[in-house]
Amino acid sequence: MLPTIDWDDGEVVMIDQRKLPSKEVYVRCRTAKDVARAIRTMVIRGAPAIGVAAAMGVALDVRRSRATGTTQLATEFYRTCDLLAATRPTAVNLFWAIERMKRVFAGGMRVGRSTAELQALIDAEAVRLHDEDVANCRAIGRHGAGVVPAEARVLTHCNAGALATGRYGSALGVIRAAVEAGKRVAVYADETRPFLQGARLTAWELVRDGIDTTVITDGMAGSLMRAGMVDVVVVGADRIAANGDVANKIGTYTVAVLAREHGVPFYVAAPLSTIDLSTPDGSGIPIEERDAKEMTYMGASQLVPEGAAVWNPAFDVTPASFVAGIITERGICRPPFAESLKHVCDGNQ
Ligand SMILES: CSC[C@H]1O[C@H](OP(=O)(O)O)[C@H](O)[C@@H]1O
Repeated sequence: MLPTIDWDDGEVVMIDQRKLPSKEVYVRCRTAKDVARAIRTMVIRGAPAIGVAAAMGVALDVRRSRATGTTQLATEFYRTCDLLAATRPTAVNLFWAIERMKRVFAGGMRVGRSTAELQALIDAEAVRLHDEDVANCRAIGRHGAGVVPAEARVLTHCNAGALATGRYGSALGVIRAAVEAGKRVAVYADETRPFLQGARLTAWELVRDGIDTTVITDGMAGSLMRAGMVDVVVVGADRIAANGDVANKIGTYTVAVLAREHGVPFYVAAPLSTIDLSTPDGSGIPIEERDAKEMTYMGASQLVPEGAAVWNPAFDVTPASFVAGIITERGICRPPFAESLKHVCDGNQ
């Protein structure tokens, strides 16, 4: 399976997700600044993937540092962390990954590690975080496959696949695991305006896997469910509040409301690094607003006339009451989420 992001010859290499599905081109990052630009411009996107990218960006700069002592290295290290933390506000995985790198660095400083030892510590932690994310996705898949009926039509929104994670995917990890378990799965992928992660990325991943995939416009999900054509919905997440409210790609809330209206179970698949117990409920989740040009233009084609206002929030919040279960690497959390999320996170944050 194609790596979303990897090390190559001391640089961080990532597939340019803006160019898929028509072109498979790679972006090479030599500095954390390059990685920050890649996250901000969505060369790489997806909550777990940007957490992995940030950790690798920190390691890049620490590796390249010419600091003559640990104090200077520390100054550079925290400046790099701040640079990466400023890229996108909603996916808590970004901040979780940076805080994890800070804990490792501070631990090394506390015991008097040398500059070279600190560099090795940070390097190793970035690799560990990446490998863990892939293992977590496979565990999410194993736990989640059980919510997929033996013959199922699964609707998903945006891209919560290998391209949004270290590899394998969260929501798409559930779909992959169900197929690997021998279930007959057909996927309906919301195209997911305006960035089209569903049409461009989810469909690209699943077609490569040979999984039956139909792309629909976001506006078609309701008619599909009303026609009884959807057995289960599985989506990813960018931040899950302590009460189980879920921030995910804009349009997810609409899908959740439609699913409730039509009696379709609505599941969220996400690693524990997406759960933010410090945010009590969805009202506290910062929602990124992106450049209007993502809506007003499709490539060079203008879609919206000058003079029309545009509102472009990249995420919305689905209340916990719409969610049948949150599939994590440690199992499926069921309502009441305030208890089940705390329990599943205990000892893990
Ligand atoms: C596996 S989390 C993927 C999550 O991230 C996406 O947002 P973006 O493409 O803007 O980074 C979307 O919300 C997906 O569900």
